[in-house]
This record gives sequence, C-alpha cells and structure tokens, in this order.
Amino acid sequence: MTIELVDVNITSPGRNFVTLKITTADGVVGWGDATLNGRELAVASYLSDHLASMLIGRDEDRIEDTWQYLYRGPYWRRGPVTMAAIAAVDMALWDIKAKKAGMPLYQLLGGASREGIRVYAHASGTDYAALKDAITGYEELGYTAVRVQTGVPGLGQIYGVSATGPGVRYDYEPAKRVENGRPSEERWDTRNYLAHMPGIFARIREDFGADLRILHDGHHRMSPIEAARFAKDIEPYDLFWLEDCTPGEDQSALRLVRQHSTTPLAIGEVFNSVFDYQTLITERLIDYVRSAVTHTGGITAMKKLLDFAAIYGIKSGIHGPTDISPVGMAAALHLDLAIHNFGIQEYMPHNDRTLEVFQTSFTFDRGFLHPGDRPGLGVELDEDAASGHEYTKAYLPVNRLLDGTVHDW
Ligand SMILES: O=C(O)[C@@H](O)[C@H](O)[C@H](O)CO
Ligand SMILES: [Mg+2]
Repeated sequence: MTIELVDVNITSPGRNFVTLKITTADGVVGWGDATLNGRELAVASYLSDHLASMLIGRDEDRIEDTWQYLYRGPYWRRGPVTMAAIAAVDMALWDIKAKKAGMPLYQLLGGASREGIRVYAHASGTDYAALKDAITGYEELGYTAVRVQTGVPGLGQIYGVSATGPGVRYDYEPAKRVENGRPSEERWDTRNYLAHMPGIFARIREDFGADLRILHDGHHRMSPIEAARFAKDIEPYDLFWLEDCTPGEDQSALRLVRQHSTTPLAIGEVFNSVFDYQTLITERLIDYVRSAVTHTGGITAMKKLLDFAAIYGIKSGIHGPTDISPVGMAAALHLDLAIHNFGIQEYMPHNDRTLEVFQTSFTFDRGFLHPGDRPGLGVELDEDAASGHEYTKAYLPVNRLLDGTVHDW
C-alpha cells in the first residue's frame, strides 16, 4: 500500500506539541511526535513544506528506506529541526506497521526484555526542606529513583526548581509563555552551586538511605575542570548519574571528568545523531545515552544508537520531560521494554489537558511504566480536542552569570 495523506497538527493543551499524522491508502493512521521545545513551527514547516510531498505515494512499509531517503536525500543533514522531522515520520511509520501487524510496537522490536520500565521523577525545592517533602511524596507513590534539583543561596529562580509547593502535583516545565516576544532570563553562579550541592546530596543520603537512586542535572553549566571537581566531590553520595555536566557540543570535555571521578555520567538530550556520541561511546566517556527519540531521528535511529552503546557497556536513559509529547513518550517506552541495555526512563507526567488531547495506553505502577498492549504505539491524538488549544509561543529562559554574561542554559 501507499501513503495517501500527511498532516501536521499543532496544539497547545498547556504547552505546545507538533504531531505528524500519516494516513495510508487503506485508512491506517500513524502518529509521530515532532515537538522541538521553543522552535515548534520550524519543524512543522519542515514537515509540511518539504517532506509531505516526498512521502505521498511511498510504500509505508519501507521504513529504513524512507529514513535514508529523508536523511541522505536532501544533502543537508542532522540538526534538531531536521532530525525531529525525520523522527516524526519514522514513529508514524512504525505505528502503522505495528497496527497492521496487530501488535504493540515493542513486539516488532524483539519483544519485552523486562516486566516494567523503571522511571525517575523530578523532585525539587527552593530549599532542602521543600526538596525533602518532594522526595518523600515520590517515595510514597512507589518511585525508586528521583532527579533532585534545589535552589542555591545567593541566586533567585534557577533551572529545575519547581515554583509549585509540596503537595501540588509536580508539573515543572521551564518553557515560559512569551509575552514581549523574548524569553525570560535567569541568573547563575557556578561557584555558589558547587559549594552548595554536595551538602544537599549528603542530607538526602542521610534522610533516605542507601537504596534511593539519586540523579542530578547540571544542565551544561560547568567547565570541564569544574565538572571534574564536582563529580569527584559527590562520589561519596553514590549518584545514579550526573547529567549534562559540561556543554553538549564538546565531547572531549568529558575525558577530563572521567579521569577524575567514578560518578556515572549521562548526556545527550540536545544531541540529534549517533555521530554526536561517537567519541563518548567508543572511549566509554559516558554511562547513559540521554537522547530523545523525538530529537534523534526516531525509533530506527535510536535502536541503532542504543545497540552501538550496548557494545561498550553503555545504557539508555531516554529523555522524557513534558516537551516530549505522549506520542514521543510511547516511542521511548516501547524501546525501553525491548532493548537489552535499558538503564532508566525519565518520567514527567503530562498534565490533564494534554492527556485529554492525547489518549494514551501506558500505565504507571509503583515506580514502573509499561507501554500497554494496544496495537502500534498505543497513543491516539483526538483532533477535535486538539483544535481547542491554539499555539502560544513559549521559550526556555536565557541564562546569564551575575555580571550579565550569557551562559549555557
Ligand atoms: O533533563 C531534563 O528533562 C531537562 O534538562 C529538560 O529537558 C530541559 O529542562 C528542557 O525542558
Ligand atoms: Mg536534562
């Protein structure tokens, strides 16, 4: 059969999502996530202005060939806009193939390698007391792993710290609706941060014991030598991982961190190709691959990337904040269930408005997710519900040092 219709849906049920819909000549519908936080319309244009006409009339079953056609065909390669567009096509074609087979996608990827997918939650607090409450709340829900972020003395609102207090469902997402056409700004100081954080990890270990998996996101803010010192300082607290300690472009920066510390390292949410990992994987400079399926060329590309990582003993830690739509999240869960070298999955539940627009079949039970057994990815977009939420510009903040210098965000 052939691809008959290619539609791009933009909706904003609390935040912006771009979703690709591919319909075959015999009426099978596949969905793909094309959401690129803050640059949504660029991917939507890439899909509708450039890829749609290339897809119509193609055989929907030829997923690998379509991937290569879209990747190698246009001469220009890689980059988050291109790779998110290719990812959306790839997810939609896998959704169609699995629906036609009458199987949940993970069956086509080799079947389940585990019973459930261990996830980590986002816990934060402006001070330690609030952070402790947030962690306690997640433990009560059965979570076995939490990412912890906290306020730093001397700094105001900073990355990763929820504005909502304890008891309110944690729904932190730093992309803010834009009112004057520009993103908001935050201030940062790495010295204050480095002085403050080790004590926070010490208190968490004291209060929660040895079992809890503790993760932390450095958000690309440290220089190589700062990251090396930090990773070494926090070794006694046995982190599950330290994420994005140095800027994402600089693969060799992690050599220095590695030489000084055994704290496990994760990186990759801003990567979009296996080539961004070439040095990191072959030199074993990281422990977890953080790519999003949505931003790294889809299921076809992620499966190859994770198989490559497996040869070097490196595991998955697929990106899953709320700027990945439920379609992209489902793609991650099917991979997580099927691959051998699964590490952990990030899980930031979508808000109720998002879940009215995207009907999901994945389930959460005491710290573990399962993608469900509906044929395909298991997520359907309700186009009527989606049409009620108009696109609203939202950007991640810009980060500056205390003297005003623009810094990594
Ligand atoms: O690890 C994470 O989930 C974060 O780094 C988010 O991807 C980032 O704040 C953009 O939303
Ligand atoms: Mg991150």
